[in-house]
Amino acid sequence: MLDKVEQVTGRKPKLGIVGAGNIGQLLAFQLAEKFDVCLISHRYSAPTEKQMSLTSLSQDISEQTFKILPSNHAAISELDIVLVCVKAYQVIEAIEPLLLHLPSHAHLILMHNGMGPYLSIVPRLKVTQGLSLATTSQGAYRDNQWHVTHSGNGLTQFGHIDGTPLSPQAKHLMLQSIPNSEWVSEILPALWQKLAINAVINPLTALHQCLNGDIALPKFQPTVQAILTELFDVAKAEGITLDQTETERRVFEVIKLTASNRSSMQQDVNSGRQTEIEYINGFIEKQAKKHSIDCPVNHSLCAEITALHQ
Ligand SMILES: NC(=O)C1=CN([C@@H]2O[C@H](COP(=O)(O)OP(=O)(O)OC[C@H]3O[C@@H](n4cnc5c(N)ncnc54)[C@H](OP(=O)(O)O)[C@@H]3O)[C@@H](O)[C@H]2O)C=CC1
Ligand SMILES: CC(C)(CO)C(=O)C(=O)O
Repeated sequence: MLDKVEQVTGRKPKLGIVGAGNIGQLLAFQLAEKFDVCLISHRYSAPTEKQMSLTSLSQDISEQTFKILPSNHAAISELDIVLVCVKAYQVIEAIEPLLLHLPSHAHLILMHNGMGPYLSIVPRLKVTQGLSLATTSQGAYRDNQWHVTHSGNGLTQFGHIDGTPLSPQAKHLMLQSIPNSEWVSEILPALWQKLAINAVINPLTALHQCLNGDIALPKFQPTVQAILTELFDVAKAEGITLDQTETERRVFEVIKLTASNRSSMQQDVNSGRQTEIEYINGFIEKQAKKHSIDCPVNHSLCAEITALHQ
């Protein structure tokens, strides 16, 4: 469908980014050359425009003005692609007001840490719409609302999950726009691998108030192994084929590559914000229950982080 749109009209595909936060603003800059990009925010009741700036990895600063639409605006019905860049616990509420207005050819892409929200979106899609999932290890932060700094160039992976697949043309434009990105034939194993990384690093760094690199210390190894063993058992029961050696290697690689970072969960805990624990260790626990598998370590990490927030 998108192929036809472009061939017939010669126009750029219209892409709405839900969530004008760190990742949403970074991707707006990356995608703006190939797509007609707008941001969708729940903070506005009328369309507006904002001048935003980006400090790139090479420290260059660029500026661009982006349209921001309220979540229920009529122009949503013209979007070809909707890229959702909110926290896992915000996904459902963020998509809800759009679902009624999206055109029948619209393709949704969810990009967040943790897993789970897609399961309740799949049944709500119109038959001709499509859903892809994505995970990014790019880094981005803001020191003010409309200035984003690109802090890391990690891998971004996309993959189809349900409904009509994204057209080859749109995929191509997406991969051309986002550095170090790929479209994988099976996205769920890639998401479970990222889940393993976050399930190990995020709660331990938040509870022990340490840097990501400290998780390689010997004192953490029994817990790291227990988190991973439980995750591998649950993934297997879910029919997900994970290369366990490679997943463990990747967890320790990320610990090393991000050694001096404070994880997003530690930052959330320290700022009194809600964390994504329910969609990380909590997701493992929830899936384990479905298969009557015990996962005491993921359960207690989830309970401890939740108690900190409460
Ligand atoms: N930042 C990073 O470097 C990385 C982040 N990630 C993951 O990416 C995801 C997004 O993270 P990040 O960009 O940092 O988070 P942010 O909190 O910076 O961005 C989320 C944005 O979504 C907005 N939002 C919340 N609810 C709604 C809604 N109902 N409708 C529209 N917009 C809404 C928020 O607005 P408001 O705050 O005004 O409510 C905020 O601007 C998370 O899952 C994170 O774990 C993954 C890798 C790296
Ligand atoms: C990869 C990692 C652990 C980097 O800090 C992350 O995704 C996070 O902090 O949420």
